[in-house]
Amino acid sequence: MDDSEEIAPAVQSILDAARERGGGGDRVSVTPRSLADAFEAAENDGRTPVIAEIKPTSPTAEGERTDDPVDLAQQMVAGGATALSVLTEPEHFGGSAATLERVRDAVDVPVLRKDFVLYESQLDVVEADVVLLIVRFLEAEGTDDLADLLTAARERGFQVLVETHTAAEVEKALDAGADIIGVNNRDLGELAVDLGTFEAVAPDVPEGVTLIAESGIQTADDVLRMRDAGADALLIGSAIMDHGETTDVEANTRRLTDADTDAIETTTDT
Ligand SMILES: O=P(O)(O)OC[C@@H](O)[C@@H](O)c1c[nH]c2ccccc12
Repeated sequence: MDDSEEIAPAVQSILDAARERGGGGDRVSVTPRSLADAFEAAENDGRTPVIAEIKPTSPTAEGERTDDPVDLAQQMVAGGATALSVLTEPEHFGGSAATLERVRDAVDVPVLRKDFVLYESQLDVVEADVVLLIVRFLEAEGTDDLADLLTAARERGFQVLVETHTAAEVEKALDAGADIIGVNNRDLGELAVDLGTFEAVAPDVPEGVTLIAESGIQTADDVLRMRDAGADALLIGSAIMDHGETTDVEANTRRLTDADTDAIETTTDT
């Protein structure tokens, strides 16, 4: 990928910052909380598997939430979140490794480290149950190879969510050995969100791969739409965080984790 083209300026700036950020120190070794088990437990419990994202701000958000991330995490879990995602990118998303560490200590659900990992050493920053690798960013000149990073992450104990946006990227993820694939409805080139992206790309992901719909999911209807298209789980940030407002994060989460059950009740009622 020529990353001077086709990528939104805000995303280019994120990528430039990621290139500059060093790695951690000692090699991380983690005993992860199983994402697959958490999804299964949620399903058995009648909850839609939702990964709720703690994102104090973002290039596309209005405003910033300054609440204690641990409070937010606890409200999300109380609202039925199956797992949490914590942004650790400091410059554009207001995240930090320390925040992730505090959140992971405070809850017992799996925690995804959401960052822009380009080199193996950047895996050695903080223990998390899952790390994100973004196919598109790993095509940029001078970054580590996706398959190598996937192996390096697994050797440290991490589960790996590989993020895609197109059928071609899904193929690359599969070739690299991904077993958890996310399809991002947000185009990192334009930052526009289209839930049709997941619907178009999902059929290319084989059974047996855990499939996650990411971004732009706002309402219970959106949840059902993504579930109908094959999503095993959903990654939801803004609709839960509600940037700039002080609404009820637990209620925001519950509305989305109850989407499948509410739909069944509505069907039986009528
Ligand atoms: O806030 P949303 O639209 O619910 O999206 C959450 C998450 O999918 C989004 O933060 C995200 C997914 N992949 C990314 C890659 C970079 C930055 C952000 C993201």
